[in-house]
Amino acid sequence: MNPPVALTIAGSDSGGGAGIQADLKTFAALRVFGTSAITALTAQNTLGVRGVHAAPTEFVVAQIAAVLDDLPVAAVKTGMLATAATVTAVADLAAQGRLPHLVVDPVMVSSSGDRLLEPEAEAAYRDRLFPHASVVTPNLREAEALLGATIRSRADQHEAARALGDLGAAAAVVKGGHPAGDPDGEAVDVVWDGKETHELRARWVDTPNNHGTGCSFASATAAFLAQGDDLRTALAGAKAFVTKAIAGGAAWRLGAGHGPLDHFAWAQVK
Ligand SMILES: Nc1ncnc2c1ncn2[C@@H]1O[C@H](COP(=O)(O)OP(=O)(O)O)[C@@H](O)[C@H]1O
Ligand SMILES: Cc1ncc(COP(=O)(O)OP(=O)(O)O)c(N)n1
Repeated sequence: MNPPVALTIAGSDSGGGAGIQADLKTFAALRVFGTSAITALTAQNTLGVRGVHAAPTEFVVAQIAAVLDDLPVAAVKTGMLATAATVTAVADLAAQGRLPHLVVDPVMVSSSGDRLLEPEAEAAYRDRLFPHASVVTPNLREAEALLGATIRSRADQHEAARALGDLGAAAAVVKGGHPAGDPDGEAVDVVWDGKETHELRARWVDTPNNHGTGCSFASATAAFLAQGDDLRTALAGAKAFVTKAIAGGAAWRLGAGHGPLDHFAWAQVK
């Protein structure tokens, strides 16, 4: 029997920890056939981003169309889209109904503090892409930028998830992985499911190796949706997946900065 197919529209991380590389490893670990449209090349390692080379928007669209015209894509994840023109082009495809089960991770800044999105693209996310998303998955900092709000407490995190829903996304997750763990020793994400909020909780893993956590969470969500799970089940599965991947890579010392996750820890424990 054929595996389900997922598409990631994202940037390349030469260091292998985040972006397309994290997404394809996540898809493979979850037994989903991964396809990709690369929006930008980054010269990047565990210490930071040295350069970004965005692909022309027409060529991003050409990659997406080549995949969609031939393969039965069941779910789509977007990561680093880099420019306002690419955000808008992806939104146009979504408006045409071509991007099923669309998971939008609005990547803006890397954990090393480097910008991965043109500032003017933030409005395009809000106004054009979010209304077509099955779920949007900003981290705390991205949610603050998109909403023009400050998130200081768990109550603020719940309010932010609701407010993202008001922007038109069917559901929203405000991830709580940065900058520090929960006082209860848990990593807490807040989900707005279109009706109410609830929390995804997992144990906090004390490790410097947190590069690619957001990419892996969003692509795992897309993988579970591609397998036919409903959104609530897919998000719970993605939370379990990313927690195992972080724990699995916690003892690794790959690079001198924020190291990668072990995406295949999932397969080892199952
Ligand atoms: N050290 C950690 N231990 C456990 N879970 C974590 C840790 N860091 C991040 N997470 C989880 O990883 C997922 C990605 O969140 P986050 O790191 O905030 O995203 P991003 O990479 O976009 O900043 C969330 O489910 C978050 O709670
Ligand atoms: C090419 C590329 N895409 C995305 C990111 C950011 O990765 P993410 O998992 O959202 O966050 P951090 O792990 O960097 O906090 C990236 N660095 N490069």
